[in-house]
Amino acid sequence: MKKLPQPIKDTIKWVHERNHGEPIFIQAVDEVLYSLAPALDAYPQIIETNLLQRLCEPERQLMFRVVWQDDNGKVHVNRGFRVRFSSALGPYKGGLRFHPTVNLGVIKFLGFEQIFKNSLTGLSIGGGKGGSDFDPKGRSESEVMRFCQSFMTELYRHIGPSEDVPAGDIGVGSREVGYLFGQYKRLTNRYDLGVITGKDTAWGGSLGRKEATGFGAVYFIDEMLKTKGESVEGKTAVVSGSGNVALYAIRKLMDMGATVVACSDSDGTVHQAGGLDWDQLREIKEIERGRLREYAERCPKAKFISRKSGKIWDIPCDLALPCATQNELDGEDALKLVNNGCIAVSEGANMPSTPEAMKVFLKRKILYGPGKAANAGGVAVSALEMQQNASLSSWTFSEVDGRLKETMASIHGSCVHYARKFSRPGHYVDGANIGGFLRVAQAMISHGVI
Ligand SMILES: NC(=O)C1=CN([C@@H]2O[C@H](COP(=O)(O)OP(=O)(O)OC[C@H]3O[C@@H](n4cnc5c(N)ncnc54)[C@H](OP(=O)(O)O)[C@@H]3O)[C@@H](O)[C@H]2O)C=CC1
Ligand SMILES: O=C(O)CCC(=O)C(=O)O
Repeated sequence: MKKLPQPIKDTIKWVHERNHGEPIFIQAVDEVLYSLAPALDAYPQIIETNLLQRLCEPERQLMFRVVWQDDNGKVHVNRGFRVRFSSALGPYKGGLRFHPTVNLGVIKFLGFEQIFKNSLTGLSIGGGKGGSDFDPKGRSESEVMRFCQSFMTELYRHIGPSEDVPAGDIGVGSREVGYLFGQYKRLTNRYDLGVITGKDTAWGGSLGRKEATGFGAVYFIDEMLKTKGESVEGKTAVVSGSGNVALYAIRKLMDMGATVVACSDSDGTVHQAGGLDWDQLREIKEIERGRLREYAERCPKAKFISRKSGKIWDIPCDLALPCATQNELDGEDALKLVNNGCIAVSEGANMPSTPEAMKVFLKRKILYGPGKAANAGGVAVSALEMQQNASLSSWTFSEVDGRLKETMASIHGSCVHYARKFSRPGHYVDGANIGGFLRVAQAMISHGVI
């Protein structure tokens, strides 16, 4: 247990007291603040200007009613959120999540993570996040469209290409981004392509954005493996989730010579010892928007393990990529993974490992890449999408992918550097938190006490 300096203890107490109904936000803040202890002396103004408390309080939070009608004419009321956490490094940037578990605490946790993640990319993007407790599952295309239109009918007043730029996250992909943009355009009479990212490539989206988060998480694990003279090639991997991030992590793992033996959704896991079939998986999940159970029905070599009967983390693997949701991997899961021979974890999801799981990974000294570093490829390519929109240009897939690869190598390098300088070599959690923080702190100091 680290000995904490008084300003960190005070900030932790202060954050706990004023956010006690938001345990997930507190979890995210605690992790960062614990990491920062050795870096406080970098600039005396961090303490003098109460920078830590300023950073833990969102600059602005927006919560609004979203009313929409289903196909039977029934009127529903949902809650919409946009939390603008920090504009120290640029316009607020971060996705929108549509999922029934969304509440203010969840959006604050995601917005807080986004500050440090965006900082690590080296690009000029601040941190924000938004979403709604709307559940798109089982909803028709026209219901999803009406919901998106209603959501944007409030949000449009608060976003702009140099103000706040949303994107996708759980439950929000290029389809939803299209409906959101359409309503923004209708309300403002402006074709501001740079107001949202993750757009379809037919009308302003960047090639490579869809793939970026998953590909990036794999580039990151490969960078970590390189430090041990290893690579992804020839390894066995499991990837939780089967949404956007998971699918493209799987694709890249396969491209780089790994065998991906399992993935999951909220109903359970598919396990296929010889390796998953990409074409079937993509067809069911990305084209048909189906369930993973159907994959096992179509692929006789695959076994479906229901959520009640087991977890993806029970399956032996060399590499584990949690790419579904927060706190999906607990201490017991982590022990099982490590005891079964897992040597590296790269988090495609935001904060998928509980604090207990993190402790296991750090204690057992496996290669552990936390989400704010490992999944930063998505937002980095979103910023490239903004650049292309601003210059009315579009780059090739290989140009974007090349930049993504460089960005992930650079983030990896920062984590290694700051871990070595302030913590211990190989401690990617401290390296990411300190590296992300110091750039934001420098900007906040320059901007004065605001
Ligand atoms: N999209 C992006 O560019 C980025 C995403 N992320 C993070 O990656 C993760 C996945 O996002 P993304 O792939 O975009 O989202 P998708 O909606 O495309 O996919 C989410 C996947 O996770 C599963 N899942 C979601 N919630 C739960 C839950 N409570 N329990 C079990 N499974 C769940 C879903 O299963 P089911 O269909 O059954 O619900 C689905 O397979 C999130 O943590 C997100 O914040 C991070 C950086 C960028
Ligand atoms: O692409 C973006 O702007 C944000 C992606 C995102 O939501 C995330 O990094 O968690």
